[in-house]
Amino acid sequence: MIKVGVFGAQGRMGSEVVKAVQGAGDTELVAGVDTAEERDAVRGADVVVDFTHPDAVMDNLRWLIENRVHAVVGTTGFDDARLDRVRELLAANPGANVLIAPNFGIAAVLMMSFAAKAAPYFESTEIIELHHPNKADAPSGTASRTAELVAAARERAGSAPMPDATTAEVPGARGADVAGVRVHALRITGMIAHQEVVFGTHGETLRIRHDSMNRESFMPGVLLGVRRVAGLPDRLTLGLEPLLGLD
Ligand SMILES: NC(=O)C1=CN([C@@H]2O[C@H](COP(=O)(O)OP(=O)(O)OC[C@H]3O[C@@H](n4cnc5c(N)ncnc54)[C@H](O)[C@@H]3O)[C@@H](O)[C@H]2O)C=CC1
Ligand SMILES: O=C(O)C1=N[C@H](C(=O)O)C[C@H](O)C1
Repeated sequence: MIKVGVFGAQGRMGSEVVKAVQGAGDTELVAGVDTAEERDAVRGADVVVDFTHPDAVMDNLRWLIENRVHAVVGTTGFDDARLDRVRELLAANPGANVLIAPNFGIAAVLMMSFAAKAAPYFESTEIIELHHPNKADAPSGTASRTAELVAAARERAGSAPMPDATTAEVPGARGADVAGVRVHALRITGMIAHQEVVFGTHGETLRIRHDSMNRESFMPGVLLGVRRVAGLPDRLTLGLEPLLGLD
Protein backbone atom coordinates (compact mmCIF):
# COMPACT_ATOMS: atom_id res chain seq x y z
CA MET A 1 0.00 0.00 0.00
CA ILE A 2 1.23 3.51 -0.81
CA LYS A 3 0.79 5.79 2.21
CA VAL A 4 -0.59 9.15 1.06
CA GLY A 5 -1.08 12.53 2.72
CA VAL A 6 -3.13 15.37 1.27
CA PHE A 7 -2.39 19.09 1.67
CA GLY A 8 -5.45 21.25 1.03
CA ALA A 9 -7.74 18.42 2.10
CA GLN A 10 -10.76 20.69 2.76
CA GLY A 11 -10.55 22.32 -0.66
CA ARG A 12 -12.37 21.59 -3.92
CA MET A 13 -9.55 19.42 -5.29
CA GLY A 14 -8.07 18.15 -2.01
CA SER A 15 -11.40 16.72 -0.85
CA GLU A 16 -11.67 14.77 -4.15
CA VAL A 17 -8.12 13.48 -3.67
CA VAL A 18 -9.00 12.26 -0.16
CA LYS A 19 -11.93 10.28 -1.64
CA ALA A 20 -9.82 8.92 -4.50
CA VAL A 21 -7.02 7.79 -2.18
CA GLN A 22 -9.51 6.14 0.16
CA GLY A 23 -11.25 4.45 -2.76
CA ALA A 24 -8.22 3.02 -4.56
CA GLY A 25 -7.06 -0.49 -3.72
CA ASP A 26 -3.36 0.33 -3.50
CA THR A 27 -3.36 3.63 -1.57
CA GLU A 28 -4.04 4.41 2.06
CA LEU A 29 -4.76 7.88 3.52
CA VAL A 30 -2.36 8.86 6.30
CA ALA A 31 -3.91 12.28 6.87
CA GLY A 32 -5.59 15.12 5.08
CA VAL A 33 -4.54 18.53 6.39
CA ASP A 34 -5.60 22.04 5.51
CA THR A 35 -3.15 24.43 7.19
CA ALA A 36 0.65 24.62 7.39
CA GLU A 37 0.42 24.04 11.17
CA GLU A 38 -1.15 20.60 10.66
CA ARG A 39 1.64 19.30 8.38
CA ASP A 40 3.16 17.01 11.03
CA ALA A 41 0.10 14.78 10.65
CA VAL A 42 1.42 13.46 7.32
CA ARG A 43 4.71 12.18 8.80
CA GLY A 44 4.95 8.55 7.75
CA ALA A 45 3.43 9.18 4.33
CA ASP A 46 5.34 7.99 1.24
CA VAL A 47 3.72 10.63 -0.95
CA VAL A 48 1.88 13.88 -0.28
CA VAL A 49 -0.49 15.43 -2.81
CA ASP A 50 -0.67 19.25 -2.71
CA PHE A 51 -3.69 21.17 -3.97
CA THR A 52 -3.45 24.34 -1.88
CA HIS A 53 -2.72 27.87 -3.09
CA PRO A 54 0.08 29.49 -5.08
CA ASP A 55 1.03 31.42 -1.89
CA ALA A 56 1.33 28.23 0.19
CA VAL A 57 2.80 25.65 -2.13
CA MET A 58 6.47 26.68 -2.01
CA ASP A 59 6.70 26.36 1.76
CA ASN A 60 4.84 23.05 1.62
CA LEU A 61 7.32 21.77 -0.96
CA ARG A 62 10.28 22.90 1.16
CA TRP A 63 8.84 20.98 4.11
CA LEU A 64 8.22 17.83 2.07
CA ILE A 65 11.65 17.83 0.42
CA GLU A 66 13.42 18.45 3.75
CA ASN A 67 11.40 15.60 5.27
CA ARG A 68 12.13 13.27 2.30
CA VAL A 69 8.49 12.83 1.32
CA HIS A 70 7.67 12.47 -2.40
CA ALA A 71 5.42 15.27 -3.66
CA VAL A 72 2.68 15.26 -6.29
CA VAL A 73 1.74 18.88 -6.84
CA GLY A 74 -1.31 20.18 -8.67
CA THR A 75 -1.21 23.68 -7.23
CA THR A 76 -0.49 26.28 -9.90
CA GLY A 77 1.60 29.46 -9.94
CA PHE A 78 5.01 28.01 -10.84
CA ASP A 79 7.39 30.20 -12.84
CA ASP A 80 11.08 29.70 -13.67
CA ALA A 81 12.24 31.28 -10.39
CA ARG A 82 10.04 28.94 -8.35
CA LEU A 83 11.18 25.90 -10.30
CA ASP A 84 14.82 26.89 -9.78
CA ARG A 85 14.15 27.11 -6.04
CA VAL A 86 12.63 23.60 -6.09
CA ARG A 87 15.75 22.31 -7.93
CA GLU A 88 17.96 23.96 -5.27
CA LEU A 89 15.98 22.31 -2.47
CA LEU A 90 16.20 18.91 -4.18
CA ALA A 91 19.96 19.29 -4.72
CA ALA A 92 20.44 20.08 -1.03
CA ASN A 93 18.22 17.26 0.28
CA PRO A 94 18.36 13.65 -0.95
CA GLY A 95 15.39 11.30 -0.83
CA ALA A 96 12.31 12.92 -2.35
CA ASN A 97 11.06 13.25 -5.91
CA VAL A 98 8.67 15.99 -7.03
CA LEU A 99 6.05 15.84 -9.77
CA ILE A 100 4.41 19.17 -10.63
CA ALA A 101 1.61 19.10 -13.18
CA PRO A 102 -0.58 22.08 -14.11
CA ASN A 103 -3.32 19.69 -15.14
CA PHE A 104 -3.93 16.07 -14.12
CA GLY A 105 -6.79 15.55 -16.59
CA ILE A 106 -5.60 13.01 -19.16
CA ALA A 107 -7.65 14.68 -21.90
CA ALA A 108 -6.26 18.07 -20.90
CA VAL A 109 -2.71 16.75 -21.25
CA LEU A 110 -3.64 15.38 -24.69
CA MET A 111 -5.15 18.77 -25.62
CA MET A 112 -1.84 20.48 -24.77
CA SER A 113 0.10 17.88 -26.74
CA PHE A 114 -2.19 18.21 -29.79
CA ALA A 115 -1.91 22.02 -29.60
CA ALA A 116 1.89 21.85 -29.67
CA LYS A 117 1.72 19.49 -32.64
CA ALA A 118 -0.67 21.77 -34.58
CA ALA A 119 1.10 25.06 -33.80
CA PRO A 120 3.71 25.11 -36.61
CA TYR A 121 1.01 24.69 -39.28
CA PHE A 122 -0.82 27.96 -38.48
CA GLU A 123 0.02 31.68 -38.67
CA SER A 124 -2.04 32.54 -35.58
CA THR A 125 -2.66 30.81 -32.26
CA GLU A 126 -4.50 32.23 -29.24
CA ILE A 127 -5.77 30.56 -26.08
CA ILE A 128 -9.07 31.06 -24.27
CA GLU A 129 -9.33 29.53 -20.80
CA LEU A 130 -12.60 29.49 -18.85
CA HIS A 131 -12.84 28.70 -15.14
CA HIS A 132 -15.06 29.04 -12.08
CA PRO A 133 -14.86 32.51 -10.46
CA ASN A 134 -13.25 31.20 -7.23
CA LYS A 135 -9.95 30.58 -9.02
CA ALA A 136 -7.06 32.62 -7.55
CA ASP A 137 -4.66 32.74 -10.48
CA ALA A 138 -4.97 34.01 -14.05
CA PRO A 139 -4.14 32.86 -16.56
CA SER A 140 -4.51 29.23 -15.53
CA GLY A 141 -1.46 27.01 -15.15
CA THR A 142 -2.76 24.92 -18.03
CA ALA A 143 -3.07 27.95 -20.33
CA SER A 144 0.43 29.16 -19.43
CA ARG A 145 1.88 25.74 -20.07
CA THR A 146 0.00 25.45 -23.38
CA ALA A 147 1.32 28.86 -24.45
CA GLU A 148 4.88 27.78 -23.62
CA LEU A 149 4.49 24.52 -25.56
CA VAL A 150 2.98 26.34 -28.56
CA ALA A 151 5.76 28.96 -28.48
CA ALA A 152 8.47 26.29 -28.29
CA ALA A 153 6.93 24.36 -31.20
CA ARG A 154 6.71 27.53 -33.30
CA GLU A 155 10.30 28.43 -32.49
CA ARG A 156 11.57 24.94 -33.43
CA ALA A 157 9.69 25.27 -36.74
CA GLY A 158 11.02 28.78 -37.44
CA SER A 159 7.48 30.24 -37.60
CA ALA A 160 7.13 33.93 -38.49
CA PRO A 161 5.69 36.28 -35.83
CA MET A 162 1.90 36.13 -35.60
CA PRO A 163 0.15 38.86 -37.57
CA ASP A 164 -1.54 41.52 -35.39
CA ALA A 165 -2.17 45.09 -36.56
CA THR A 166 -3.46 46.32 -33.17
CA THR A 167 -2.08 49.79 -32.40
CA ALA A 168 -4.88 51.14 -30.19
CA GLU A 169 -5.99 48.95 -27.33
CA VAL A 170 -8.08 49.18 -24.19
CA PRO A 171 -5.61 47.58 -21.72
CA GLY A 172 -6.24 43.84 -21.52
CA ALA A 173 -8.38 43.63 -24.66
CA ARG A 174 -5.80 41.47 -26.42
CA GLY A 175 -5.29 39.26 -23.36
CA ALA A 176 -2.03 38.41 -21.59
CA ASP A 177 1.19 37.75 -23.48
CA VAL A 178 2.61 34.39 -22.35
CA ALA A 179 5.76 33.48 -24.25
CA GLY A 180 4.44 35.54 -27.18
CA VAL A 181 1.05 33.78 -27.24
CA ARG A 182 -2.12 35.71 -26.33
CA VAL A 183 -4.12 34.14 -23.49
CA HIS A 184 -7.66 35.25 -22.56
CA ALA A 185 -8.97 34.27 -19.11
CA LEU A 186 -12.73 34.10 -18.40
CA ARG A 187 -14.17 33.55 -14.90
CA ILE A 188 -17.75 32.32 -15.20
CA THR A 189 -20.15 31.01 -12.54
CA GLY A 190 -21.17 27.44 -13.32
CA MET A 191 -17.96 26.54 -15.11
CA ILE A 192 -15.25 24.20 -13.79
CA ALA A 193 -12.17 24.20 -16.09
CA HIS A 194 -12.21 24.60 -19.87
CA GLN A 195 -9.79 25.66 -22.57
CA GLU A 196 -9.90 26.32 -26.28
CA VAL A 197 -6.80 26.75 -28.41
CA VAL A 198 -7.71 28.64 -31.58
CA PHE A 199 -5.50 28.29 -34.65
CA GLY A 200 -5.83 30.11 -37.95
CA THR A 201 -4.22 30.26 -41.35
CA HIS A 202 -5.45 31.35 -44.78
CA GLY A 203 -8.96 29.97 -45.34
CA GLU A 204 -8.84 27.51 -42.43
CA THR A 205 -9.17 27.56 -38.67
CA LEU A 206 -8.86 24.83 -36.07
CA ARG A 207 -10.13 24.83 -32.51
CA ILE A 208 -8.92 22.29 -29.95
CA ARG A 209 -11.24 22.30 -26.94
CA HIS A 210 -11.06 20.58 -23.60
CA ASP A 211 -13.73 20.57 -20.87
CA SER A 212 -13.45 19.29 -17.30
CA MET A 213 -17.05 18.49 -16.30
CA ASN A 214 -16.17 17.71 -12.67
CA ARG A 215 -13.15 17.43 -10.37
CA GLU A 216 -13.32 13.63 -10.26
CA SER A 217 -11.95 13.78 -13.80
CA PHE A 218 -8.53 14.79 -12.45
CA MET A 219 -8.25 11.76 -10.15
CA PRO A 220 -6.91 9.08 -12.55
CA GLY A 221 -4.02 11.44 -13.31
CA VAL A 222 -3.43 12.23 -9.64
CA LEU A 223 -3.40 8.52 -8.72
CA LEU A 224 -1.04 7.82 -11.63
CA GLY A 225 1.31 10.45 -10.19
CA VAL A 226 1.02 8.99 -6.68
CA ARG A 227 1.88 5.50 -7.99
CA ARG A 228 4.79 6.60 -10.16
CA VAL A 229 6.46 9.56 -8.41
CA ALA A 230 8.89 7.50 -6.30
CA GLY A 231 10.26 5.71 -9.37
CA LEU A 232 10.56 8.64 -11.76
CA PRO A 233 14.02 8.96 -13.35
CA ASP A 234 14.35 12.69 -12.55
CA ARG A 235 14.04 14.23 -9.11
CA LEU A 236 11.81 16.97 -10.60
CA THR A 237 9.27 16.07 -13.29
CA LEU A 238 7.11 18.74 -14.93
CA GLY A 239 3.79 17.68 -16.39
CA LEU A 240 2.13 14.30 -16.70
CA GLU A 241 3.40 13.84 -20.26
CA PRO A 242 6.35 11.52 -19.47
CA LEU A 243 4.07 9.28 -17.39
CA LEU A 244 1.75 8.95 -20.39
CA GLY A 245 4.52 8.28 -22.91
CA LEU A 246 3.89 11.66 -24.58
CA ASP A 247 7.44 13.07 -24.42
N1 LIG B 1 -3.20 20.41 -11.58
C1 LIG B 1 -4.51 20.22 -11.71
O1 LIG B 1 -4.98 19.28 -12.40
C2 LIG B 1 -5.43 21.14 -11.01
C3 LIG B 1 -4.91 22.18 -10.29
N2 LIG B 1 -5.72 22.98 -9.56
C4 LIG B 1 -5.03 23.97 -8.74
O2 LIG B 1 -5.05 23.51 -7.39
C5 LIG B 1 -5.05 24.62 -6.50
C6 LIG B 1 -6.20 24.48 -5.51
O3 LIG B 1 -7.42 24.57 -6.21
P1 LIG B 1 -8.81 24.36 -5.45
O4 LIG B 1 -8.86 23.02 -4.81
O5 LIG B 1 -9.86 24.75 -6.43
O6 LIG B 1 -8.70 25.48 -4.31
P2 LIG B 1 -9.47 25.57 -2.89
O7 LIG B 1 -9.36 26.99 -2.46
O8 LIG B 1 -10.83 24.94 -3.01
O9 LIG B 1 -8.61 24.62 -1.93
C7 LIG B 1 -7.36 24.94 -1.42
C8 LIG B 1 -7.29 24.45 0.01
O10 LIG B 1 -5.95 24.55 0.47
C9 LIG B 1 -5.98 24.98 1.82
N3 LIG B 1 -4.67 25.53 2.17
C10 LIG B 1 -4.20 26.79 1.98
N4 LIG B 1 -2.94 26.88 2.45
C11 LIG B 1 -2.60 25.65 2.92
C12 LIG B 1 -1.42 25.10 3.51
N5 LIG B 1 -0.33 25.86 3.73
N6 LIG B 1 -1.44 23.79 3.87
C13 LIG B 1 -2.51 23.02 3.67
N7 LIG B 1 -3.67 23.50 3.11
C14 LIG B 1 -3.70 24.79 2.75
C15 LIG B 1 -7.13 25.99 1.86
O11 LIG B 1 -7.59 26.19 3.19
C16 LIG B 1 -8.16 25.28 0.98
O12 LIG B 1 -8.99 24.42 1.72
C17 LIG B 1 -5.10 25.86 -7.39
O13 LIG B 1 -3.78 26.34 -7.60
C18 LIG B 1 -5.67 25.33 -8.69
O14 LIG B 1 -5.30 26.08 -9.81
C19 LIG B 1 -7.07 22.83 -9.55
C20 LIG B 1 -7.65 21.85 -10.28
C21 LIG B 1 -6.89 20.91 -11.07
O1 LIG C 1 -8.18 26.24 -10.44
C1 LIG C 1 -8.68 25.30 -11.14
O2 LIG C 1 -9.86 24.96 -11.03
C2 LIG C 1 -7.82 24.62 -12.12
N1 LIG C 1 -6.56 24.90 -12.11
C3 LIG C 1 -5.57 24.33 -12.97
C4 LIG C 1 -4.96 25.40 -13.85
O3 LIG C 1 -4.76 26.53 -13.38
O4 LIG C 1 -4.65 25.10 -15.00
C5 LIG C 1 -6.07 23.12 -13.72
C6 LIG C 1 -7.50 23.22 -14.16
O5 LIG C 1 -7.57 24.15 -15.18
C7 LIG C 1 -8.40 23.60 -13.00
